Amino acid sequence: MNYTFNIDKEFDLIAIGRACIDLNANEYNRPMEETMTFTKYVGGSPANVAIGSAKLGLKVGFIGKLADDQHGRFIESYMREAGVDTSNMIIDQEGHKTGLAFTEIKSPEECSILMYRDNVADLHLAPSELDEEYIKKSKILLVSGTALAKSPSREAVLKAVSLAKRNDVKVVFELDYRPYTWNSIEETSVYYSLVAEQSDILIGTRDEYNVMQNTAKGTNEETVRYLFKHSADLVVIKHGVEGSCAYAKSGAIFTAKSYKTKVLKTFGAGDSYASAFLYALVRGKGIESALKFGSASASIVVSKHSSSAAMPVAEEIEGLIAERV
Ligand SMILES: Nc1ncnc2c1ncn2[C@@H]1O[C@H](COP(=O)(O)OP(=O)(O)O)[C@@H](O)[C@H]1O
Ligand SMILES: O=C(O)C[C@@H](O)[C@H](O)C(=O)COP(=O)(O)O
Repeated sequence: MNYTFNIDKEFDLIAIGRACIDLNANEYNRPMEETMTFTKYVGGSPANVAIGSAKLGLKVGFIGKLADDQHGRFIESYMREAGVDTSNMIIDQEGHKTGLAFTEIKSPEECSILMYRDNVADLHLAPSELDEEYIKKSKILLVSGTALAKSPSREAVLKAVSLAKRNDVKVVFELDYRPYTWNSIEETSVYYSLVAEQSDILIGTRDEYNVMQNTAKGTNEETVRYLFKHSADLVVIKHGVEGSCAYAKSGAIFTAKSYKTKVLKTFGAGDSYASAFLYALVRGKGIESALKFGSASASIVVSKHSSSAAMPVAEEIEGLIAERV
């Protein structure tokens, strides 16, 4: 089953949200207290998705706010060189900082992230800094849930969603729930629901949909029943190593298994999944195939050290899918 986009748009995907720094532990299988060195990469979920999609060959843009410092300049030049259009990345003028994510790899199954996100530039993107003419040019506006955590970024995202909707741009909501940026689950649920009800496609884990629904134990059936009453016509629910499924409004359900690999760390799975899933969908490969692309890309990235720098090219994904039929 295919999903259709407005083919007259210049950009395939424009992401909105944070572009930050990941500092990934070089010493594995130990707690961060004992980690002495880290490697720097560009990070932040929507930036990772943008880089992954660009590497696959989509025409990608990014809307966000960067610190006016060495880290901000590193992020902008890395993303530009990765093929992402950075013309709508605003440079902060008020001294806000770049978000940092230190990663801990205690074991392949036990990874965690320590975030430094006080006063970060990305959450200071203001509604007045959006350009409707830019958003209008894209098939997809990819919204990261974390950008809804604080004002003025919250209002900027809500405005971007309404600009997308009035310009025939599909809204894709990546729930991307990071508890440390929110005051409470109640607060998250309010803003997640607001955007979810306006989104065409949603991508999240079972736990993230539970946060959206402010419930401890939601079911996929309840989630899609709620979302299909609103704008959604495709809902992707990820279940970690168990795989993922996509529910179409027509009633069709597609499932995909994960691709077994030698896992180095678990983070990066969701972002690589989203970038390859959307790539396949935009290229008209169909929903079932898009789930395989997402799963294969995630399998490649969890076996490598970084999230952004490890994003695969299409041939690697196709090779893995062909090898495992
Ligand atoms: N250990 C793993 N090995 C191989 N693939 C994995 C593994 N963990 C996750 N994946 C793949 O990545 C996808 C997204 O992972 P998941 O953990 O559900 O999302 P997130 O990273 O957003 O929490 C899964 O549907 C699966 O295909
Ligand atoms: O999103 C962040 O701020 C951190 C990411 O850059 C990091 O690479 C990561 O956690 C990715 O994990 P995922 O969202 O599970 O793909």
